Amino acid sequence: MNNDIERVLYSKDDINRRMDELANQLTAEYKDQRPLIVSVMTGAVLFTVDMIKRMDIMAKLDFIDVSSYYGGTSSTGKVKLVQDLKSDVRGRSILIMEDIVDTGHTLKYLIDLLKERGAKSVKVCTLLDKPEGRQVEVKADYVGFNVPNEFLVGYGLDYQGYYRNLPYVGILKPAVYEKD
Ligand SMILES: O=P(O)(O)OC[C@H]1O[C@H](OP(=O)(O)OP(=O)(O)O)[C@H](O)[C@@H]1O
Ligand code: HPA
Repeated sequence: MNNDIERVLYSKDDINRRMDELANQLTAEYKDQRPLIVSVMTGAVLFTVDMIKRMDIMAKLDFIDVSSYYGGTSSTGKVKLVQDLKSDVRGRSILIMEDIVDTGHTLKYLIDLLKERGAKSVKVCTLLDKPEGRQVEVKADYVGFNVPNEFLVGYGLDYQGYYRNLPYVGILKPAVYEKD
């Protein structure tokens, strides 16, 4: 295990098992809808790639890059659109793929944006949900795991750009960010 990790919350096997279950649910829901899957860069890319391979549906994939943490462990609350989608979302069923919903600022920004642009429906699948972190009211439709109010890394989640490639989700030792 990486030395900066205090405790592993979800192992690679835990994540794989939960993704099998979620993908079955999503396959049933989206069988006849040809959704546009919107993956939120950068954190959700690992989860998205592993999920779509498990989903037996016709779907398109696009990416949007938004950022609000700018290197620290707390949200600025200001969501910046770094790179937009290539697709027109008007009239489409959208499935947002996220790695984590924490304060909710990112998700609220995205849902509002996609609805404003005329999406037919917007639903959300997130690997992790941190309900105690919430600052704005927003809900994910499909949740892998509810997590405690700790700063997590791994499986896409980062601290200052690092740890995304850990194959598990773990709690980052506070000593790592307290010194910054
Ligand atoms: O609910 P919130 O408090 O808004 O946090 C959730 C968002 O924060 C992280 O993204 P970040 O802005 O760090 O960008 P990244 O995906 O490139 O790491 C994460 O990937 C989510 O998109
Ligand atoms: O706990 C977290 N870890 C990494 N990135 C995050 N973005 C929101 N919450 C988190």
